[in-house]
Amino acid sequence: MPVKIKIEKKEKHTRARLGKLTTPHGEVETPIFMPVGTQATVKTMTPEEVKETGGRLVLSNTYHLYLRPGHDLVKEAGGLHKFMNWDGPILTDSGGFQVFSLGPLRTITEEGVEFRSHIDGSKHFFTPEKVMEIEQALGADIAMAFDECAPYPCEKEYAVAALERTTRWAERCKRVHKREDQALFGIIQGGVFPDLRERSAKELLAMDFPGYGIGGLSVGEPKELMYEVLDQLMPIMPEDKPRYLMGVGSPDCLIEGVVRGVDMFDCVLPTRIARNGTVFTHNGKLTVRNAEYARDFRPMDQQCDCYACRNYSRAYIRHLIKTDEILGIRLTTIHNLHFIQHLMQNIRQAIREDRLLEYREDFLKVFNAG
Ligand SMILES: NCc1cc(CSc2ccccc2)c2nc(N)[nH]c(=O)c2c1
Repeated sequence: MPVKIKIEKKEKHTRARLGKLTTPHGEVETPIFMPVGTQATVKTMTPEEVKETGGRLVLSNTYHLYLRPGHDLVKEAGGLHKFMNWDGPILTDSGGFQVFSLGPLRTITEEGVEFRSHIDGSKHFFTPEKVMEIEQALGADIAMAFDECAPYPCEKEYAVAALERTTRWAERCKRVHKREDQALFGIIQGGVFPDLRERSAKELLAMDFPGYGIGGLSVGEPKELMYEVLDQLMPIMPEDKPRYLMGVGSPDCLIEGVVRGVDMFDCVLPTRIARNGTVFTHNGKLTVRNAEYARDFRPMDQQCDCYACRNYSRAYIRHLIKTDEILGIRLTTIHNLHFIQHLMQNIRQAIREDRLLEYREDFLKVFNAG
């Protein structure tokens, strides 16, 4: 069993759990936030800098790496760990979300998805078998099954068809997945319909995957609706398997997800908004590129001890961003990754001390007031 979770402690007043996730490339603490490195890099960061911010498990993406540089090249380089010089655990998403997000550039059949590359318009065909070939060549510690993510909103019939196909494709993935040192996770779909979520979960639980992604959420639905779906879904999830809420999320969603029993999170938000000159602070978001910070010589967040906040002012970082100096978005990225990892560290401590609800209240009171 290459990947397993050991629950160290359950929080007394919520479904939150403190765990240790063991993988072939080391053990990580959960709940965990996984920085996204879509094209085999957490944008603008060296692996050492990702580690310095607290990152321990990074994500990459099958769709992107298949298109460029190609999974055969990555395999020839010795696999994704060697290629990107990351010695910790890696998870690859199956690309299910990407190819379905291509809209008119893709055609779905039972066999698989024909799509045109967003880069050069060339035609490609992803089947569950092809995606497993790619992910096994990349060699991540955790590989996600090829799924169909229903859009929000969508008719219930659409969500039924997508979850049924997701189940059939999960079986096809499992049948051809042979790599012993790689864990294959199933992905639960079902849109925002509690009965469909339960059905998708039960069908995938019957296949006994070592862990489960919860897909199809944070796709435009109101946050409260996502929380409701989790409230109904999480009680039927096995205690001894990791639960990974895919593509989530902002600080408030991370806390709310942990309260409901989620162990793993990923989101492009911290790194993406950093490149737009926006950072998380303990008083909410701050867009450091705004004119009001031109002569503000304080750090971005006066409560933060990250490299950027210890050494540079808002005025300097604004100057760098306004002049397209690459150091600017590197500093905002360092800060945002540090901020999120520090939040996860505080959440794990709050679970240890059975005070997660108090922590949620205190954090959101200040963060949302900002
Ligand atoms: N929160 C939306 C979301 C995000 C991702 C991940 S997108 C991603 C992953 C890694 C790197 C970059 C983007 C998803 N992936 C799959 N396979 N299925 C989903 O339903 C889904 C939903």
